[in-house]
Amino acid sequence: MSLLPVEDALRAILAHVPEIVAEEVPLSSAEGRVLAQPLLARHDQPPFDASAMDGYAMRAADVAEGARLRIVGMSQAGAAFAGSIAPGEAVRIFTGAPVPAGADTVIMQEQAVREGDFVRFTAPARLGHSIRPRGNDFTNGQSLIDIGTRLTPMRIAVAAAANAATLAVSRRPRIGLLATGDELVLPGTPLGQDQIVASNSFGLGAMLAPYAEAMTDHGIVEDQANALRDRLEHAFAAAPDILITTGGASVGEHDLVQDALKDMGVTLDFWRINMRPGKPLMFGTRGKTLVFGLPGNPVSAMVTALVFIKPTLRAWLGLDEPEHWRLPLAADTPPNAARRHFMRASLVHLPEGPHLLPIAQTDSGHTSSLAGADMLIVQPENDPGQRAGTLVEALPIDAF
Ligand SMILES: Nc1nc2c(c(=O)[nH]1)N[C@H]1C(S)=C(S)[C@@H](COP(=O)(O)OP(=O)(O)OC[C@H]3O[C@@H](n4cnc5c(N)ncnc54)[C@H](O)[C@@H]3O)O[C@H]1N2
Ligand code: MOO
Repeated sequence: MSLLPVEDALRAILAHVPEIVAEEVPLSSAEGRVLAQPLLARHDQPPFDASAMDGYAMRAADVAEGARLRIVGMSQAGAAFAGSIAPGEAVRIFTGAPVPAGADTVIMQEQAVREGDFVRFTAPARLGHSIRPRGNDFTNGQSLIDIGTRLTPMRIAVAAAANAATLAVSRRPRIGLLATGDELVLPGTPLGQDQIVASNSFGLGAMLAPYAEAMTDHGIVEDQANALRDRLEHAFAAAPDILITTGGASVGEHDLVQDALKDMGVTLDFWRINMRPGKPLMFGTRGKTLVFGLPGNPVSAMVTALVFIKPTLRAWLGLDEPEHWRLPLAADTPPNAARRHFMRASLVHLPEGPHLLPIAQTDSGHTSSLAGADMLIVQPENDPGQRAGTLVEALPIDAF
């Protein structure tokens, strides 16, 4: 069986991502969600010509040298001056308050001298100064945030200012995780002979939870056909949108996941990708459920999730594929063989700017090297190796 190119595998997976479904959430729950409808302003902002300063509003033409203007009232935020000003008049005004009819300029109080019911100014009036015109920020019906934008605190502030109490966001998938392997025990368990601590579901759960409506960990199941089928049945019964298994993906007699998935009615799209780590990745569907069978090796599991599951989840929510960065190497990379290499790298901040420092470790079972990994350098198939300073493509590990 030949190895599928990475792009072909990704395209095959993305073809199964369903249409975006919108749901309304209150602003207080919108952080991190993705807009499913553009955010449109429902009013002009500011809704009236507003003062940008504490000071006095008047007609600029009245502010001649030595002139005194009569103060005829006050305009505060929330309590406007009801009338209109006539020539020779001014209104005491505060930041955010409506500029009274008849006034065309505000002068801040540091440039004004109050004399009883009069005010004179120590600086010339500049027509229109210190006034935020109605609709200067945004206008009724204006599109403020595009569909397919992730809602950050800044954007939630904009949505609130636009008078939206709820937002239409993309429905998130429910994700199930299942670890396979006779040797696996949960973290915190005293290790018996031949045992290995199960780490994959914890790393994957943390990586994928920000995209998920619910993340269900179905635990660990032994490499035994009936047990595997039972646990898969249980996992499918929870109606996940996406089910992810780890381990048992390779070719050994104990690698039973592929057969068990087929027995459970999963239609396999592909198995084995031209990449390292992560070659034995499998993908299929069962009804509407997308099923990923990740390799058990801890680095392979995290890398295949980053390269395939993260783009799937972004597409599910209506986001484009994650940006690949181009950054200079802080050290040489060795030549690559025929499989595309997703090389662990640290992001280091040199005086010339950020650089990628390749992590020499290439063993896909070497968990501790993940601790320093911020980026995955995407080293092309048969790349001859690159010198320090060369710009190379990389995927940020922790960006959404
Ligand atoms: N003859 C061949 N052998 C292997 C091939 C091959 O092409 N021919 N491919 C290798 C590659 S590449 C990979 S990657 C691994 C993937 O194997 P499996 O998916 O079957 O993984 P396991 O055998 O179940 O486990 C591998 C390794 O990872 C540890 N593991 C498993 N699950 C977890 C977990 N949840 N948390 C932490 N560690 C886990 C497991 O104990 C093993 O040490 O196959 C190669 N072999
Ligand atoms: O694909 Mo495996 O992850 O190289 O060890």
